[in-house]
Amino acid sequence: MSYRVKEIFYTLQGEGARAGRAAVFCRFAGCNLWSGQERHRPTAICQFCDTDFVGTDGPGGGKFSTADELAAAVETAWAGNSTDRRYVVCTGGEPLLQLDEQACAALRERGFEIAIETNGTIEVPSGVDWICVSPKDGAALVVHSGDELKLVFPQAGLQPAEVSELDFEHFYLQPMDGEHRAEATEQAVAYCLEHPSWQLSLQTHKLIGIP
Ligand SMILES: C[S@@+](CC[C@H](N)C(=O)[O-])C[C@H]1O[C@@H](n2cnc3c(N)ncnc32)[C@H](O)[C@@H]1O
Ligand SMILES: Nc1nc2[nH]cc(C(=O)O)c2c(=O)[nH]1
Ligand code: SF4
Ligand SMILES: [Mg+2]
Repeated sequence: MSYRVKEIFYTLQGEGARAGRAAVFCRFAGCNLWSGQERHRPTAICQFCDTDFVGTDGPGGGKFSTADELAAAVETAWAGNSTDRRYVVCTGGEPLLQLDEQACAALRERGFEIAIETNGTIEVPSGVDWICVSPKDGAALVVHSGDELKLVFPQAGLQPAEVSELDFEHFYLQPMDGEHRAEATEQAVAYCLEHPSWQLSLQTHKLIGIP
């Protein structure tokens, strides 16, 4: 298996239960819910995406012909001490179009704990330590369990109650960024106040201006 990666960078996880933790982000190219091209956004299944995941031209990005080459590139981006808890967040685009058992094994061999950010439409291979599922209105969910469920809110056709009984440790509402972020944030706060099993996830990296 070869891998197409948009960018690989070292930063703090900005979202969810592990916000604040140092991590290498490995952003895989491509998604099954949007082409990534602006002209296709109005007809895409997922229309609110905040990310450029097209191509392999970002910092640290490229085409890696083996799992070990991919893991080596992730290791190169790790800027913490080698004795520290190494952590990689596999995201995209949709990482599960490409992340397989071999890639997980190669990352683990280099000492990485592995997290994924996924839209939940593709099965998760074994070897992933932390599963964050972010369901999308109109996209059938196949991943019904994991560590955190992070719902971008509001989504007209997908209410929190429709996913609140799934088998996750943490339930987060993340205000939809874009034109209406302020209203989305107000609504998310109100929902969490009324439904304490849900917690607020802010995109803290955007608030402080880091990647
Ligand atoms: C760019 S996605 C990549 C991973 C995967 N495709 C997914 O959707 O979970 C990373 C995270 O950003 C969230 N996200 C994308 N666009 C957003 C937006 N406009 N506002 C808030 N969160 C957003 C996604 O729901 C997901 O939790
Ligand atoms: N700092 C930071 N945290 C993140 N958490 C999830 C992200 C993503 O795009 O998947 C992301 C990201 O792009 N940057
Ligand atoms: S599923 Fe994830 S990567 Fe794909 S378009 Fe939606 S938010 Fe972006
Ligand atoms: Mg992001």
